[in-house]
Amino acid sequence: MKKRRVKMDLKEIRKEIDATDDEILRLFLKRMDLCVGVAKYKKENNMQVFQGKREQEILERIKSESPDDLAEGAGQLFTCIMDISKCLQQRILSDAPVPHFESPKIQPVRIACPGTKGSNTEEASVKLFPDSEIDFYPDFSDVFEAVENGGADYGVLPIENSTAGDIRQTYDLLAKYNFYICKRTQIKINHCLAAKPGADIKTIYSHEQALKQCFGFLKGYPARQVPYANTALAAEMVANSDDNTIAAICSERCAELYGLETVKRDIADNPDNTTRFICISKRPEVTPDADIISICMSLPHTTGSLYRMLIRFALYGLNITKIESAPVPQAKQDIKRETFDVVFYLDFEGNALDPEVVRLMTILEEEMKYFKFLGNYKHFD
Ligand SMILES: C=C(O[C@@H]1C=C(C(=O)O)C=C[C@H]1O)C(=O)O
Repeated sequence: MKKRRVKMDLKEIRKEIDATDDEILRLFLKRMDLCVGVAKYKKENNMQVFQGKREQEILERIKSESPDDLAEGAGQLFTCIMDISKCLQQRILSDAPVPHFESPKIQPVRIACPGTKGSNTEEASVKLFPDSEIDFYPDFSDVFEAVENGGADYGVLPIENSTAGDIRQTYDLLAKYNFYICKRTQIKINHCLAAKPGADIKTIYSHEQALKQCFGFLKGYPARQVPYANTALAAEMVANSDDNTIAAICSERCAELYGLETVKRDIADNPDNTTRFICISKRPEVTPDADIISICMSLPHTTGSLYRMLIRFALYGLNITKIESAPVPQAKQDIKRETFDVVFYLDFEGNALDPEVVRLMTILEEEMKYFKFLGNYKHFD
């Protein structure tokens, strides 16, 4: 008998919840209608959608009028309502001019590549630009310099590895030079330990990423590890040296190229060890079939700022495929270190010529202290 009464009570309460929801929905729609009016005013008066001061006032009032245990929740609810409202307003305001991007240069082009012949980046460059001329440069920053001063049309560099994560130097240089990503590919990296025949290995040279990717193997190997600029340069150095105690970690193709012997093959911890490579250009180049967008931004150190940024993507129906945070590179002087010490790197699916994407990026640009479009490109398998 008692059980039945509780059931009835719940039914009653839920009925009232439904009626309340109907009312909330009616008021929500009414509020959005009012926001459409605000958007029309802003369009006529050339105002931007985001008005931080007004939002702050609304949130303070809402929180002060809520009981303590619900103040934060009420604040979040109204933050979300205002985000939806801005998304709606942006659609009304933007005739936002769809940005103009340059078209890709006609092949054959000159490619700048770090390291030397036999590197993994060379392999990626050939995959991205089959008929082009490849010039090698000692360092990642030399590749950027070559593109900057017109010595090369594009540069190719590693950006991300499935074992070791992001290659920070590439991201930092992208920011420093204000360059863009215009193509991407990936290749499976098969590391091997390579040395001259009969070597008594005491020291192993390789790029620090390669050393990281072979951590498990190296832990059990009694040799000193020395970071080197590039895997292929390390192999070349070992091949040209008279020292019989040194070895390199590089690809088997590279070992063969420099006449080294494969002491041990497949030494990467992850058998599917894969590295992604990007093509960088001075100007953004976007083709209609480009479907990955990379951006970076910094968020204020306030509760919920990451959540607020992410909800924008959901509201615009855009799928985030990667999010990473990293310390602010020294090179970005436009970020105040005291307040903004972390940058978020995001990839999402979309084309920068799509008006919805333009709207999302406009609102992020308005609201974030720092925002940069890093490129819109296609991945080549
Ligand atoms: C509605 C406006 O536009 C934006 C959305 C707000 C809201 O939904 O209340 C508040 C401030 C603006 O960021 C406005 O400017 O009043």
